[in-house]
Amino acid sequence: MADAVPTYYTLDEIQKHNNSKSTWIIIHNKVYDVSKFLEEHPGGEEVLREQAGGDATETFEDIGHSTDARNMSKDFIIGELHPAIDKKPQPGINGG
Ligand code: HEM
Repeated sequence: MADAVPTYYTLDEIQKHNNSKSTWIIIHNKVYDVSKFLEEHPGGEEVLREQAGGDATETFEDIGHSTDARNMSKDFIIGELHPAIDKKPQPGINGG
C-alpha cells in the first residue's frame, strides 16, 4: 500500500522545468511541481518563478510559512532530488 520508493529526479532534469508551462522547485530535497499553483500562491507567482528549476528551501523557510502552507505544499510533491546529487547549494560558487 505504502508508496515506499520515491521518484527521483536529477538536478539536470529539475532545472529544465523553469518556465510558466512547467515550474518545479526543490524544498528540503523534495521536488514540487507548482505549475498549477502559481496563480493561487498567496505570496504571488513571481517569487515562485524566480526559484523555478532550483532550490527554494532557504526562501521558503525565510518567509516562515504557516502550518497550513506546509500541509498545502504536500499536494505538489512529485518526487525527490536524486540522493547522489543531494548537495546544499554553495553561495557564491558561481559568483565570479
Ligand atoms: C509548494 C510550495 C508553497 C506553498 C504551498 C506556499 C503557500 C503559501 C501560503 C499558503 C501563503 C500564505 C501565508 C501562509 O499561510 O504562510 C504563502 C505566502 C508567501 N509565500 Fe509561499 N508557498 C510555497 C512556496 C513558496 C516559495 C518557494 C517562496 C519563495 C520563493 C514563497 C514565498 C511566499 C511569500 C513571499 C509569501 C507572502 C508572505 C506575506 O505576505 O507575509 N512561497 N505561501
